[in-house]
Parts: sequence; structure tokens; C-alpha cells
Amino acid sequence: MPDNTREGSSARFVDGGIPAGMLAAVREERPLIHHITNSVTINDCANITICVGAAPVMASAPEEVAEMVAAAGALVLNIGTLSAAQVEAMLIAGRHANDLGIPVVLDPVGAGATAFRTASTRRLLEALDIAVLKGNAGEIGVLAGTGGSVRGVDSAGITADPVATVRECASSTGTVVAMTGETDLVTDGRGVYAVRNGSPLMERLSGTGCMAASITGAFAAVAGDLPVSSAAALAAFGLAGERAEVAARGPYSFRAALFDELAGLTPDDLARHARVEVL
Ligand SMILES: Nc1ncnc2c1ncn2[C@@H]1O[C@H](COP(=O)(O)OP(=O)(O)O)[C@@H](O)[C@H]1O
Ligand SMILES: Cc1ncsc1CCOP(=O)(O)O
Ligand SMILES: [Mg+2]
Repeated sequence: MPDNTREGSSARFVDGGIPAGMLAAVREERPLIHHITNSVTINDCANITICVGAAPVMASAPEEVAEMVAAAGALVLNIGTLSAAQVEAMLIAGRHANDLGIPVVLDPVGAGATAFRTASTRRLLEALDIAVLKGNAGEIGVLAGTGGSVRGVDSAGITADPVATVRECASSTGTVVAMTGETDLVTDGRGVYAVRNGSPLMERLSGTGCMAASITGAFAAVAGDLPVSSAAALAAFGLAGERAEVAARGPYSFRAALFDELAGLTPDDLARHARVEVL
């Protein structure tokens, strides 16, 4: 971890200027984020990518994924509605991204719920250099091997301590791991960032995990430090969630407000209100 912290009363916090600068860079550079993703939340991922300031493209035909990823700032792989053919396309795109130095974000949706999802995730982790593995607690607990349960696409809990779980997952996979939940934990296996922004309404919508991966990809496209960029991405999304909650009458008006609030979020808002603690 870089020395980008300042002392707080009981903990140390990331300097607000770092995540703020990353949001400004996303808006200035407008990186293309190539997604190979699920058919449930594909439109939400496209639109949240635009709201954060980047440009989405969804392309999964094996005939074109290598060409498409060559133009991208990041590749987001999401196994939410995987098939054997789609995993092959992910491998083609991922290998080409690795050759070109383009960061690859993997969202192991439902890993642990079925053997096929778990095996496909492990195959992608072994074959590719994954920059950031972003999953819910159950998914990360399963992949860490420390114990986790997943029902469908939802976390049903973990056995071990959350910090130990995320650290073990990062160490054993050799990736930066972002484990989402009420508090998001991000680590490269050493220091751990705890991101405390967010709203409980984010759990009541399908797609917030997928959208978190899209935003993580957008930040990874403009930043060299993946633990910091991932924590900043989750803080920005969580902050949009906090603001969306204020006027929401329920999950669906919250959903509309979530897009609006992220689109309206300024680097200064992020600098002032990101709650990112170094554990
Ligand atoms: N109870 C909560 N309070 C605040 N933020 C939350 C809460 N639950 C989830 N989130 C946020 O919602 C997003 C999706 O997280 P999660 O529900 O863990 O993912 P998934 O949809 O993959 O299961 C993350 O950005 C996370 O920070
Ligand atoms: C419901 C569902 N089924 C397969 S993919 C998917 C969407 C999962 O979205 P998220 O993990 O972001 O809630
Ligand atoms: Mg969800």
C-alpha cells in the first residue's frame, strides 16, 4: 500500500484527494469499459458506466472480443449468466487484455452456488492475470477456501473473520480483492481498506454488485494503484447510494436516483464524504 493516509482519531483514512482525482480522471479520459456480462443486469452496467463518466461496450462474440478489448481501458468479466461458450470468450478477451496490459476485473457472480460457477471462476483466475476480483462476502469466502455460502447470486454468509477472509483470498489468488457488503473490504493481501459508504437499499436491488464491478473497472482504467482505485470506486458508488436513499420511496425510485446521484457526484463530494479507513 502506498503511504497515502493521514491520522484519524482512532484509525487512519485515505487522503480525500486521491479518490477525488481518480473520479476527475475517469470523466476526463472517458475510458472504454469492455464488458462480457450477464443478461440480467447488462443494461444497468452500461448506464452506470456512463453515469460514472466512462463509456461502456458489451461484446461477447469470440470472433470480436480480442479486437474490442484492444480499444478498452478495462475489461469486466461477469459470470452471472455464464455458459461454456461465454467462458471461452472471456478467456480470449482476458488473454488479449493481459498481453496489452489492460486491467481485468472479475465478478464471480454466484461462485459457490453451483460447481460450474466455482470451477469457471477458478479457471479464469488461473488462466488470466486478474487485476481485481470483486465479489460479495459469500463468493469471496468460497474462493478464499475459508468458508462461505452463496444462495443463487446472494451471499449467505462467511465462516471466518471478514478481514482474514479477504486477505486470504487475495494471497491465494494473487489478485486485489474487493469484498462487498455493508462495509466493503479491499486488499492486495497486505493492508486492508474498509469502505463505509453505502445504503441498505443497495441490497434490495438486483445489479448493484454488477454495477460496482463496472465502476471498479472504470477507476482501474485510469489508475495505477488498484487497491486505492477499487476503494475509491466503491466509495463513489456507496456515496451515490447514500444520496439516492434520501428521496427514495422504495427500491425502484432508489434505482433511478442511484444513477442520477452518481452522474451528479463531483470529485469534491468524493473528497469530502468518502469514508475509507485503513485497517
Ligand atoms: N447493507 C449495506 N449497506 C451499505 N451498502 C451496501 C449494503 N449492502 C450492499 N451494499 C453495497 O451494494 C453494492 C453491492 O454489494 P453486495 O450486495 O454485497 O453485492 P452483490 O449484489 O454482488 O451480492 C456494494 O457497492 C456494497 O457496498
Ligand atoms: C439475479 C441474477 N441472476 C443471474 S445474474 C443476476 C444478477 C446479479 O446481480 P448482483 O449480483 O449485482 O445483485
Ligand atoms: Mg445483489
